[in-house]
Amino acid sequence: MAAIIDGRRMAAMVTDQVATDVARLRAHSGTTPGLAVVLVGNDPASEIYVRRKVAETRKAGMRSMEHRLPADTSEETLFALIDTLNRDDDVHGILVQLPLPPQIDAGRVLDAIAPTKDVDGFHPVNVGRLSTGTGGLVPCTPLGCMMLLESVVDDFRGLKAVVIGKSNIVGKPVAMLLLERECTVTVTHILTRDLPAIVRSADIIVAAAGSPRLVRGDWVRDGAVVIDVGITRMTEADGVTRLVGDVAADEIGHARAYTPVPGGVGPMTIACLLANTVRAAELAHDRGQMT
Ligand SMILES: Nc1nc2c(c(=O)[nH]1)N[C@@H](CN(C=O)c1ccc(C(=O)N[C@@H](CCC(=O)O)C(=O)O)cc1)CN2
Ligand SMILES: [Mg+2]
Repeated sequence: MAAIIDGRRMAAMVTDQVATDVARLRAHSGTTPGLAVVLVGNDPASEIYVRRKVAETRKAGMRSMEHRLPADTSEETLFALIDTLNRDDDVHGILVQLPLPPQIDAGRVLDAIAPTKDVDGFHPVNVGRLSTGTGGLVPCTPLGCMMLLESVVDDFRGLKAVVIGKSNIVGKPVAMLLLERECTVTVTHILTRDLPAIVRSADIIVAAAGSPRLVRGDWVRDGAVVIDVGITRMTEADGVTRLVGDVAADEIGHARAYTPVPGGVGPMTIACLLANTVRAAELAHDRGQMT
């Protein structure tokens, strides 16, 4: 039977470590890491994620500043807020919850966040750093995927990894991280020809296409490790709403290990956000010591 990789347990371990790091940073520098979370509009899922981010940030001993703006906020208003947060020394991390309302160009907004405070790792400077392997802040979900993989894979060198999905948030950065670990990486997407055959060649599968139950049992080779990033909310025939991943988990008993949905990658996203925030604060402190 395939082992289940428990994302909730791993996220709790990461969060505990963050709390320890926060206490140490405060003891030796007097700095309390601060995270500013910006929510524009009232998307119900975003409301839930932001509430959890604020609660977990505080639980780990960090400061959380919440900025809620109405759905009809202009780009100018949002830019002005980001400028203020960029200049505020008590703010070490800035996160703008996605998706943004249609009148706002998300790319321009993410570009406006200071790269040193970009705890989502979405700024082009951090994307460039990731692709050149030169540090920077790494996007939370891909970072979480790697931690989950590391719990079952000892040596990544030469393994074949197939990523399904080419988003800037998950597909592309997770491919870069796997490449950095010397995997042979193939990035595919929903229009890739012969997708099942390509996936069948993989030692590691990262499914991030947002397409429920796309990856079937016969796409997965014996002993593969499967990371399921997809979360789609589906109302089934019995009227009950369930979260469904990109992988038909009931068909992959022959895999070596897989992440469940829910309880796999999702919880790691927030844990890694906390880890990035304390890291941003440590780096800010170190820069202050150098000047
Ligand atoms: N600025 C950002 N916006 C968004 C990100 C992000 O990383 N940065 N990611 C997603 C949403 N997200 C965090 O923001 C997120 C998604 C899912 C989970 C999670 O824990 N999922 C649970 C299921 C929760 C449920 O019941 O709905 C799981 O998979 O077990 C956490 C955070 C888009 N926006
Ligand atoms: Mg200060």
